[in-house]
Amino acid sequence: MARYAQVHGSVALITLTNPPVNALSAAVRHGITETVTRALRDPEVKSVVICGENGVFCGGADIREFAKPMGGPPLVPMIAAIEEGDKPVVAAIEGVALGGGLELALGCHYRIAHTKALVGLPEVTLGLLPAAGGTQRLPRLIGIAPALDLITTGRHVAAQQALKLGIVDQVTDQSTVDVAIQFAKQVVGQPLLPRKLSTQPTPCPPDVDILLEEAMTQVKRRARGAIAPVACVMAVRAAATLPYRAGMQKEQELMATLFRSSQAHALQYCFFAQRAVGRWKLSSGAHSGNSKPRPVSKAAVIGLGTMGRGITVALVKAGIAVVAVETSDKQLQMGKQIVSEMLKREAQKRNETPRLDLIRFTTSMLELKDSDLVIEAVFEDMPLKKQVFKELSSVCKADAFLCTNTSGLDVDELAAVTKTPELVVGMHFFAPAHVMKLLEVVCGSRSSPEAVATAMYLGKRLGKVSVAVGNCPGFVGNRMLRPYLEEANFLLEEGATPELVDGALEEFGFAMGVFRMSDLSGLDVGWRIRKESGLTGPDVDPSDPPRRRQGQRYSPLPDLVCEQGRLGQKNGRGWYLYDKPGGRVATPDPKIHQLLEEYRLKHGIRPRRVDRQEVVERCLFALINEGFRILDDGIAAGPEDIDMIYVFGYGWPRHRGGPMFYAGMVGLPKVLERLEHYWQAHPDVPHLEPSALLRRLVDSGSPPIDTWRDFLQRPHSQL
Ligand SMILES: CCCCCCCCCCCCCC(=O)CC(=O)SCCNC(=O)CCNC(=O)[C@H](O)C(C)(C)COP(=O)(O)OP(=O)(O)OC[C@H]1O[C@@H](n2cnc3c(N)ncnc32)[C@H](O)[C@@H]1OP(=O)(O)O
Ligand SMILES: NC(=O)C1=CN([C@@H]2O[C@H](COP(=O)(O)OP(=O)(O)OC[C@H]3O[C@@H](n4cnc5c(N)ncnc54)[C@H](O)[C@@H]3O)[C@@H](O)[C@H]2O)C=CC1
Repeated sequence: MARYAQVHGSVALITLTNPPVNALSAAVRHGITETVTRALRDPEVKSVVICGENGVFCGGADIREFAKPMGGPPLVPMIAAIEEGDKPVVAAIEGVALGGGLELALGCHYRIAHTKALVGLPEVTLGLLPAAGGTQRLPRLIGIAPALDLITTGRHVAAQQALKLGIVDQVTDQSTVDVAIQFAKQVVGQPLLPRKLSTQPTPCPPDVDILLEEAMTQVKRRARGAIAPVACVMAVRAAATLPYRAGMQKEQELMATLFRSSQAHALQYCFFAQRAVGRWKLSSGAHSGNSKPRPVSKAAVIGLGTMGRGITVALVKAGIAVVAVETSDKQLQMGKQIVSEMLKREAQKRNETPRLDLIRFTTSMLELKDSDLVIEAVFEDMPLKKQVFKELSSVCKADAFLCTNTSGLDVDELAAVTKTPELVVGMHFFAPAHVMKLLEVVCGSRSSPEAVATAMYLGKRLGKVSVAVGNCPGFVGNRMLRPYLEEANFLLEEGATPELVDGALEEFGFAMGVFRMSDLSGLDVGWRIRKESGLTGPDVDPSDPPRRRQGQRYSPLPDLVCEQGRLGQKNGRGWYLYDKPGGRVATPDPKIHQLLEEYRLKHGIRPRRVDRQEVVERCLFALINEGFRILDDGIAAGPEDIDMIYVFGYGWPRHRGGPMFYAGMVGLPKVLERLEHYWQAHPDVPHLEPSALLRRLVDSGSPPIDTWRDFLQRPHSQL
């Protein structure tokens, strides 16, 4: 689908028409091939402009086609035909020119962009590389270093920066197509060869080898096991060292490997899953398509601790006025100072003025009377939260949404103390709340569709990936975290060290292993929760053996670590030793090794060799197993929801698609077999017992992940 028109007598205007982003589907490629041939053959046509319909040039190859057999004209010869032609072709870029879209534009002889346009080669984020000549033409146009940056990160570049880099020839705030048409008329007769990027040498600095080596080292460090960024560097190296044709050959070879890789499948799954989770649906029949959010122009945040500060900053950055409430002047002043510093830093990054004027700091709840939406972020303590919600219910206007940032408490119990339980939802942010992309929107049993829609939409305004989840202890993310943490502790009991467990998880692709992550969050957080649940401290049932609680295996190791005053990074000592309190440089601590040895001796445990595979299987399969239970319980709508929660909230490596996708990649029968194996070895660990859904899926021949919803029982869906 490409429309053809002859304008101003001598200019052929080709318009890509494939809404919403004019992706280069087989039909579009066919349309381009046909219309370009027509324009080049028509003696009346002296030059050509290519643009996209509805203010979008082109969002690249049609990603949905990657899962199907390739049909239609291939991109590489299609773009070569444009470049090789003897008539100037101008790309008129509005909206975006991404991936294959930018590669198409690079095959044109000139590029004009609207001031608001974005260009980029994001293929690496899909586990691929720009294989329609992008890795060979872009370095020839802008040089090795900037091309490496754009191709290995996939970042989008705004028009003005694209102009500075030399990607586009002109930027306009007028009608881009009109400007391009005028431009196309003017360049008729000018020499075309220098504009044909494939014929040009790649400008290389004298130290290009060192530059490429350094880029490779840096990319490998950042990639956490992802292969596409490494292949991108190899392709750019080919542009620097080989003639164009040989470089193209290398580009195709690398692409063939990536294209078939499980990482590419995982990353493409994530692309669509990220968009799919926005289309939420409740068991009542309400869904994103039939439930309207209400506008939020004035919000309030209760509690300016770790979370409240970040939430306030996120709201202000989105231009929303905030009333920020603390208990005492001292707490308020401290919160105010930290929020102000955070806002200043954020504004500095964007070269903007910090919008401190949008915040009103107060200790009086009475100032909340005209807030549209309140987010409570006080201590994780049910009686305190109930008291706060009661007060909110009496001071706020009758239609104000009352939200809680609890990390796992019962949203219905909080709703029950208010006069408007239908306006209560959970908005579970992740620390640091102004940075982390995930928001779990917890739907209580009485939350109205409007309340859910408003929280989901507010999350989107704040730049978050919002996922609707049901109400149960820990919701989705933290509920799945529990077996993961417990298995890690059991592995320490059995013979592992924190660095062995973390090493295996980091090799898997997590930014941080479980013990380093716990040190970062603060070990006292979990300790307090365990005390409150009677798992440690004075409320422990005295008849429980030391390593059993409430009828199941329990490891008191984390409690012992806390009892020694080791609270994590904050005081410089946790599972690791840190360079200083608050420091980030972790080193293994012989005192922890000694503690583990004494512990094993005391409890008569003969340490055994734990290997990395066991770490990954025990920790991750236990977490995945809980994910299956969550699906069957109706706490998450589908596997994509769980996967996006883990990718955006818990550092799960995106190139492994999320835990549920990963289970499918490993093979459900294998996951089931390993869980059965470990459960047999540890029958006192209920989370290792394979879930009913996993068994059903395996019994049904392990169907693909997009059909799992058909196998859910959900007698009591919480959504
Ligand atoms: C077996 C061996 C064979 C080996 C050899 C194989 C050789 C193959 C050679 C092929 C060479 C091709 C190389 C190439 O050029 C590859 C590419 O171009 S990959 C695609 C690169 N492009 C992107 O990554 C852009 C993706 N899109 C976006 O970032 C955003 O959508 C965009 C900024 C464009 C717009 O954002 P926004 O306005 O927020 O809208 P949404 O994101 O919600 O999107 C709306 C809607 O559109 C769908 N969509 C977007 N882009 C694409 C796309 N490129 N293909 C298909 N569909 C797309 C998106 O999913 C949304 O629909 P939903 O239904 O909501 O999901
Ligand atoms: N810290 C984290 O990583 C995460 C925490 N959460 C949840 O967010 C909530 C807050 O946690 P943090 O910010 O870590 O706690 P925090 O201890 O850092 O801060 C809590 C703040 O609430 C204030 N506060 C207490 N009672 C108040 C009241 N009646 N009115 C106004 N302010 C009051 C306190 O003075 C304190 O500043 C908890 O429910 C927690 O479970 C959720 C996600 C992540």
